Amino acid sequence: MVPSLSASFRASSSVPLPLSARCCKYAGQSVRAVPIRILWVGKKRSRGVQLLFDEYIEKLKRYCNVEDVQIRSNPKNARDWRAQVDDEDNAMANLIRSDDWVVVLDERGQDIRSEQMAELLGDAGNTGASRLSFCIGGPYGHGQKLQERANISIKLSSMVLNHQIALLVLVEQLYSLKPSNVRCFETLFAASLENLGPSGALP
Ligand SMILES: C[S@@+](CC[C@H](N)C(=O)[O-])C[C@H]1O[C@@H](n2cnc3c(N)ncnc32)[C@H](O)[C@@H]1O
Repeated sequence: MVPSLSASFRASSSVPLPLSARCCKYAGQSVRAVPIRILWVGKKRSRGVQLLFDEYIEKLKRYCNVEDVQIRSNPKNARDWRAQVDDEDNAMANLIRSDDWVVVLDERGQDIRSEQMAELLGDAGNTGASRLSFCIGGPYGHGQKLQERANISIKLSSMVLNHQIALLVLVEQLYSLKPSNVRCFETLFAASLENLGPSGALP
């Protein structure tokens, strides 16, 4: 089992930080880019979503290995939604190894900034995890097994997103952070940080 996250990582806040505080702890350091898997519960993706997803994955693959794992929604055609959640939960949990670093995406999860997402990528590489598995649930969300197994649960927004949109937001963030290159976080984000006011808020 991989260890849990550092205390500093847990101290997430939605209050904008001053520019000086907006940095990633791996700035200037090399980090090991662990292979990324995206576990996604759903049926067929819309053509537009698949096109955009493929575009990001192609670019992301220059920086790390990425695997797209689709889990069929309601695999046993359960009539009751709780049974559906359990079936999807079991299917996803069966694909997780003990040395995976598991990131569950959930609108009730921790509110993290991009800097912390970069740190998450670096932490996973430094804790001996062999893979980084991002898990996106089905129409009724994640079941108990996944929630208990998660190394961290993060939100992408305070609003509930359609799972296809959550998938796109995730791959866009991963590509922006370029996992093998998180040490360059400040450079990557320099342009967007320059657009922020001194308090870190948009002018
Ligand atoms: C339609 S949502 C499921 C919502 C469901 N009501 C629940 O209780 O989780 C499908 C999946 O998309 C992902 N998702 C949706 N909104 C999200 C958000 N704001 N942040 C992170 N993940 C989100 C989650 O993985 C979720 O399980």
